[in-house]
Amino acid sequence: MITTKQLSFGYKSGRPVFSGLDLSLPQGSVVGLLGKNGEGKTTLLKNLCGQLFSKQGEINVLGFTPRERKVAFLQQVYLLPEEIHVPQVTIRRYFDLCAPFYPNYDEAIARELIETFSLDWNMNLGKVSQGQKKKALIAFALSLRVPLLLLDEPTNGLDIPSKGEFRRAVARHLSEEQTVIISTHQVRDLEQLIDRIVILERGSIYCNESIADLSERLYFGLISPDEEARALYTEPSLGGTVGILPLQGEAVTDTFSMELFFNAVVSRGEELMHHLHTPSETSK
Ligand SMILES: Nc1ncnc2c1ncn2[C@@H]1O[C@H](COP(=O)(O)OP(=O)(O)OP(=O)(O)O)[C@@H](O)[C@H]1O
Repeated sequence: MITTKQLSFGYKSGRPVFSGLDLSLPQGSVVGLLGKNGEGKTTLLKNLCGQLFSKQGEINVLGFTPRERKVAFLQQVYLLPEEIHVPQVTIRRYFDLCAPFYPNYDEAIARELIETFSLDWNMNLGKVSQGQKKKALIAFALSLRVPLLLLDEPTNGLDIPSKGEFRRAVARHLSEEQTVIISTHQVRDLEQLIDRIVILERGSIYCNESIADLSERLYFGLISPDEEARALYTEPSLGGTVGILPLQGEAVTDTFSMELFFNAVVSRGEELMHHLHTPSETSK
């Protein structure tokens, strides 16, 4: 559904952001795209929807080459940018102008979300707060029901109740065929939503794992002193040492922590990846 092969991209003024990036994502997943500042998350999202492109490497998204920007492709993809620039029109006018381009747009979902987010159709998009703008565009994005939704830091600027509403809205309105890629630093906001984690590091895909696989192979949480020696990663916390242990035949409980996993990848990535990519005793 999404594949990139040996994709390279750099802005004219700088060093390459990616070189030889290979990525493969299945349809129907909710992907958390993580990476340190400046690793290229936004740049990747823009390459996937054809807003940026390079001639080096291949990208296939929904059977299309994004840089050709065919109408049939653009109707199936929506990118919610981190920084939103909108015209000085009412929310109603914005939806009426833009929604007809997307064949699966659902007005009932739009109405429900505008109400959920405590917005009013008559509000002027140019004059509402950043958070309200974001909520209006989240409502727009979810009501389009496009096969591929790209959300760049969607919870930035949302207040705490709105973050909860956002999670519930995504869970409620996403169909099984839709794929969502969410770029974020707000790992706790999205933990219960994602089923796959992709980490960008030094211009390539460092990790592309399903949460189900990670939960089967790793325990996340408090680590007792006698477990520390076999831990793949530990860090201090107020409640004691937390970390990641390999699971070896123990009953699987869903303890996955995106924050611990990301911290572990950043500081002890080689060891963790080695463990994940070495067949376990039981599967040998
Ligand atoms: N328009 C641009 N022109 C030149 N360089 C750019 C441009 N946009 C981004 N970059 C550079 O490309 C690299 C990747 O930027 P990008 O915004 O994709 O990273 P990011 O992972 O989304 O970062 P953040 O987490 O801070 O939002 C950075 O080094 C950035 O400085």
